[in-house]
Amino acid sequence: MVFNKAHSSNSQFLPSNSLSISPELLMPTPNKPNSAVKPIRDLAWCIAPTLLISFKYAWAGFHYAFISQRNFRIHTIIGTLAISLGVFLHLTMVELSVIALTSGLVMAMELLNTAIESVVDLTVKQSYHELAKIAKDCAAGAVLISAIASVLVAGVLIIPPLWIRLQPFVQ
Ligand SMILES: Nc1ncnc2c1ncn2[C@@H]1O[C@H](COP(=O)(O)OP(=O)(O)OP(=O)(O)O)[C@@H](O)[C@H]1O
Repeated sequence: MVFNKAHSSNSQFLPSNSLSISPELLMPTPNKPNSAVKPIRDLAWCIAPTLLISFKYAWAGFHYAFISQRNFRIHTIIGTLAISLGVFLHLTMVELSVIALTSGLVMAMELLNTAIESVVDLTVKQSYHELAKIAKDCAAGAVLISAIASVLVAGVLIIPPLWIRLQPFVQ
């Protein structure tokens, strides 16, 4: 029997050439765990039981990054300033949304960078490893790229109206 890919939410975990697998094989049962689909993360030390507790853990991550990562504090302050300046300059909703999106992207990248650094440190401890270096350097590179893009976007949207506002003071 050919199984229709569109009928299974689990099909995203399968390679494209596996459309002829019967649906029974995709359904994990207690006696026959499916290696592709794991309903229970049995390696997790703790799983948030409710949405509210998930938010609590997410906030704890944000709080940890804010108090421990200087770069994260800088990105948060610059993002807040850019949005405030945009509101002050009466930018359009779309322009403000773009600034908010790019600022949020940088902060999210910084959080991921912190997460990757922690996992690398957990894995290799204080020993040197070339793969640890690659992981940390690439994570830092992702933050840098998003920060450059964010500065360009904010500059393009904020500098022209800011320049017009400053004209009376510079003449
Ligand atoms: N275990 C390791 N093995 C090899 N190189 C490492 C290792 N730990 C750190 N490094 C190198 O040192 C650099 C700095 O590491 P660190 O953990 O301080 O990250 P960071 O980029 O300074 O963090 P932040 O984003 O907080 O500024 C890494 O980018 C990497 O090149």
